Amino acid sequence: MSIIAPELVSRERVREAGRALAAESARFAGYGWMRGTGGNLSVVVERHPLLLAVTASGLDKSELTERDVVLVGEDGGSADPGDPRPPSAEAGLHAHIAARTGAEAVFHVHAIDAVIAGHRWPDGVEIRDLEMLKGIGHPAHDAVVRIPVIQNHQDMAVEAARFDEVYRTPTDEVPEVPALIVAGHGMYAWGGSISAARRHLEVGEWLLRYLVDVTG
Ligand SMILES: CSC[C@@H](O)[C@@H](O)C(=O)COP(=O)(O)O
Ligand SMILES: [Zn+2]
Repeated sequence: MSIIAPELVSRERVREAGRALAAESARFAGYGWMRGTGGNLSVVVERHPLLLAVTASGLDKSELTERDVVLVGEDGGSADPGDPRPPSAEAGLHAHIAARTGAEAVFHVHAIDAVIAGHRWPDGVEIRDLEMLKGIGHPAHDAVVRIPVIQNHQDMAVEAARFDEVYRTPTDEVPEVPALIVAGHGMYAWGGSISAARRHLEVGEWLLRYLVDVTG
């Protein structure tokens, strides 16, 4: 379990995060990306120490309310002793991605195209010459963008280590790829705000859907 630190963030801040994530969740569920309780969303509410509001585990993601988030620390464990609900089983990877990339929001969905793409290209999905690449911060032409694929694991510490093996820190020349496929499972996308994470998720899924369809 994480260090207990609910006094570092107000209840209203957590409630506000819950409201925002419930709205995003309803949107993605409407796309069919969060069926059968699949998927989870988080937003950073404090950076030092790292605290995230993450969706509670096992809920139908199409009908979340502002109360359906749990405060977690950098290891993904609950940071609020007053809240008996378990955080998302995948909160540990959310926290790791937020810490490693500096993202303010991390979104995970079970979009079927991501699963098919991970199966078809287990060494990473290469994309080029598409206007929509600009939506994840890359030029439309003259570059190959690779969305990395890691193997699925139930232990988030293992998945975090696998993330570190494939994540490339952005440079002045090469922008970040703000998305990840977990084979046989789904995808993650993140960004510097909720709207950026949403854009990266929606554009990333569009790119994967295009590739899956055009090569199918
Ligand atoms: C069909 S739900 C599968 C879960 O194990 C998991 O992958 C998931 O995305 C949702 O888990 P949760 O703990 O509700 O956040
Ligand atoms: Zn999942």
